[in-house]
Amino acid sequence: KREIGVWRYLDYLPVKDPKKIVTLHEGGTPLYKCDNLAKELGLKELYVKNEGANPTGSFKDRGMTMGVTRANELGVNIVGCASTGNTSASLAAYSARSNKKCIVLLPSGNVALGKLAQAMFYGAKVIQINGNFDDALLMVRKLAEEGKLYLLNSVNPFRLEGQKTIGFEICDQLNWEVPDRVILPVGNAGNISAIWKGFKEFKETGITDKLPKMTGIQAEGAKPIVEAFKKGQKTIVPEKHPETIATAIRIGNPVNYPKALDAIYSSGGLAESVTDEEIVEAQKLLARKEGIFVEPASAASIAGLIKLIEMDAIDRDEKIVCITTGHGLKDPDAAIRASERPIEIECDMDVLHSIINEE
Ligand SMILES: Cc1ncc(COP(=O)(O)O)c(/C=C/C(=O)C(=O)O)c1O
Repeated sequence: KREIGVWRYLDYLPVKDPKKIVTLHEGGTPLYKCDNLAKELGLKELYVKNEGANPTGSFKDRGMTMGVTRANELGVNIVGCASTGNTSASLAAYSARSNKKCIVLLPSGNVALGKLAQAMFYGAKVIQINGNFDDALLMVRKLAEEGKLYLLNSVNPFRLEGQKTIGFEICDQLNWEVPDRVILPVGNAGNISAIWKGFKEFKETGITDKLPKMTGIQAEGAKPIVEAFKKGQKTIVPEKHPETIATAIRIGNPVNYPKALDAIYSSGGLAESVTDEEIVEAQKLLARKEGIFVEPASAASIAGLIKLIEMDAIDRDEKIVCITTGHGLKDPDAAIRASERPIEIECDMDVLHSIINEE
């Protein structure tokens, strides 16, 4: 039996030459049973799948191990992407590992510190665009059409092939059971599409016998998919000026919206939005109840769960998996902004005793 991780599922992945696989041992992330949080929310069975535990700290590593392996098979030397941060961090790492040049386009002023540090430090050519993610994606797609680079945004189907292993792994870790509902944040909408594909493939090949309700959560200021869902539509109206502190999902024109809406409709799932305040509260609750530190966009899945319970939109007896998509260290500024300031004293034991005795 192969060790747990993306390549445990090699037989379900479109690899022509396994010798060309580029890996940082991604996947195999913890599926935590969260009984404290479940009790707090009045739920029977709640799990958190922490994708922040991947090599570069987000679920993107699953897509990149597959996508950069494909680039290897094609003999490509230059790869690129537009990114809100995590895609660029991951592509920079996997391209370094396979001696490829990497070009990343980032929306200047809206990329969390940890992600920018990663893209720079792994040696990518980092270009900041005076525009948003959607503008950057249009530009990098033009470079790909001109043959200047191999595009590894989630328009590239090999990215989704790698990310579908999140669905496989959840079943694997639940002893081949399928949760009633999977809740995750949605930005460009590749991940919700990929994970749905994974669950469908396991069912179609007889490994499992049911499918979860796919539930996508967006930020109040960047929710084109939620708006389409609430009108029962299959097309979206792009948000021209997406705004949220959850910069990872500050996306107004999600390229994968058709697949994402199909996943939500066909699974009998839901789409809901949450405010920045609800995201920060959920981010704190998860850290202080379960010891799991995630970046703001990731906490949208927990904030969405809380909101859906309050709306009586889900059954408290459901077996629920919330996917937290990126590590809290990615956005240290957001974490410090949301916390009480540290106490600062001189090296004086009396002062220290007076503080401790207050506790
Ligand atoms: C932490 C985190 N949580 C959720 C999402 C949304 O996933 P998709 O709905 O598949 O886009 C992202 C996406 C990030 C980028 O799109 C990028 O890095 O360019 C993320 O980094």
